[in-house]
Amino acid sequence: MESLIYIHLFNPYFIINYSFRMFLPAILFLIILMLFFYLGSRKPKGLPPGPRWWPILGSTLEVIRLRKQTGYLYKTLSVLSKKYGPVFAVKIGIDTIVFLNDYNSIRSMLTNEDCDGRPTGHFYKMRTQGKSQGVLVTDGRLWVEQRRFVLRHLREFGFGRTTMASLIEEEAQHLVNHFKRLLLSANNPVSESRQQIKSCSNNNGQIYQLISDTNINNTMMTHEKDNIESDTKKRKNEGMTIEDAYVKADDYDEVRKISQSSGMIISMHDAFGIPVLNTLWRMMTGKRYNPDDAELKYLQKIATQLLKDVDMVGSTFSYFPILRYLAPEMSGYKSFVATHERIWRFLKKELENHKTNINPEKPKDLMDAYINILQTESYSKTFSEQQLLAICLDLFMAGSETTSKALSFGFLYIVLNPDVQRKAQEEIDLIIGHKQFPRLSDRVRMPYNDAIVLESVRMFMGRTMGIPHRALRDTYITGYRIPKNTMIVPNFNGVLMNNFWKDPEVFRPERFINSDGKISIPDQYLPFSFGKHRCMGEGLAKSNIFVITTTLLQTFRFSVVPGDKKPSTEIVDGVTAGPKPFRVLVTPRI
Ligand code: HEM
Repeated sequence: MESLIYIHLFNPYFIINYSFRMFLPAILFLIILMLFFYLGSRKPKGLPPGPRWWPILGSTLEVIRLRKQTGYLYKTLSVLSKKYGPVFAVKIGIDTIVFLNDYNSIRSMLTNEDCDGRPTGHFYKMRTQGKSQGVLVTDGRLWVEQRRFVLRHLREFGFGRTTMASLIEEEAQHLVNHFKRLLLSANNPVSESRQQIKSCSNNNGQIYQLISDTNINNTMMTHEKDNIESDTKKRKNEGMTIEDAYVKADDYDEVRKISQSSGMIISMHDAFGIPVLNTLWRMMTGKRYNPDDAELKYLQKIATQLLKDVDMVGSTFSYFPILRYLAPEMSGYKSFVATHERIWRFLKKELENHKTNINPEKPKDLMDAYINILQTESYSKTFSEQQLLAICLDLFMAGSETTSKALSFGFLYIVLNPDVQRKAQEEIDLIIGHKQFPRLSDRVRMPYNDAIVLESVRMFMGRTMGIPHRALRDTYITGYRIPKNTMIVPNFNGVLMNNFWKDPEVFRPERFINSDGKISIPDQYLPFSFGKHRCMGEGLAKSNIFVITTTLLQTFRFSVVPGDKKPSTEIVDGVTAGPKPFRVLVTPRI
């Protein structure tokens, strides 16, 4: 028996057979893995060209390399588009993304119903409590019904009718009054200014003030001058902080020169957050905030955080879902979830307030109007409290950053182009004068200022991606096959900043004015997109930009701070593009 076993053990057939059986699962696993790698790196037939796909990573490394080299996502896409053509495909982790970089392909996609889907991955659902909800990244029946509700509500609130117009006008006037108060306190005694500066330094450095020497006695002035000089020296050694922002101008003489002109220096890139947020918030919840309201600051903080860990196309943990478990913090997943929980709680509290205080006869905002629907007997199943919260989140995300960044771009270029400012103010003086504030209804008579709105939005969206669409079924865009579920993203840089505009980098409102002096908008101008998903807030955004711009330009002059370099036209990349932080000198005109 023993010898039999011995013979069997050393029998080569036995050895092969035994080893094969033992390793079979591992071999099968390896084959499946290799097949998975092979299939993952093979491009579907007919797909647009693009960088090579590697197993698991897809084209990630190439995109990262170019983004590092160019500094911006839109420039990365432009480089790839020069190499592969206006329509190209990349694979980032699990997502196949087709980028469209010219007018023909973007138009072809936006007019093709097969491309009316929105991405469905876990990442998008996580924003809204694990379900596809809201209006920003939804499709199908839910999106159709909810979009209809939001558009009707926005129309009923105005978009051209008095209520919306007066809401916007009021917010613009609040902003002017806020600037005036700051100017006034900038010309008050030093001690007061000091106090203001201290409080401003806690306000995210939004407003910087200069110290005026009017009404200030000499001892105080000398003392203050010493302080400023020592502050300036300190700053040169230690680098600048928000706290000493009021002496940011490089030398003290310049500061004195400016202060004599009773002006103030304002950090302009973030001056518009409050009026824009207030218009949206009043529309949704009927509430408005003062600039130093704690709740407003909380809301702003969440808004900034919401957009920090993602870009328009997704985030590290959406491309590589396994990172949610392996590196929840590093991939941004943890903070993404926590921020969404926070805003959800904030909105829920507002909903409970509304449910308690609603007068069904007189709905005063979007929440009231929605709650009324939920109290009818036969409302559609797509309506729910959760869906209402998701709509608020979406409007908040889609409407606040976009409008305020377009305004920041506008004012950046207005400061860089005194001629544009002069022409805008001439038109304001002629049509409105100085006795009343500009109104939305003045827009039809003010083509130059209207053109400034269009040009500001072009400068903004010319560096920003559109919201991703999704192919609902296999389809074609300019001859390329786009498989079902592919993400499709318009890169507006290819239409808004291309040679069609002749001098795309120049801020030239005249390009939108025809020989009759009327506004004329070419087809290529599509920063709000078109087709079924066209931006719902186009009217609101344009109205806000027009009223805020004209109201500020009527009262103040904006210029480069003497002694400062001209503000840079470079941008800060993010979900949406924004100008680099810049400050301007504001002086009263009237
Ligand atoms: C300068 C300001 C703005 C710009 C440039 C802008 C641009 C856009 C773009 C390009 C889209 C994507 C459309 C598509 O996928 O084809 C969009 C969608 C959207 N925008 Fe805006 N937007 C602005 C302001 C606003 C405001 C103020 C609101 C809120 C009232 C808003 C609400 C929305 C919503 C809800 C969608 C999703 C529409 C849908 O999928 O049906 N936007 N916007």
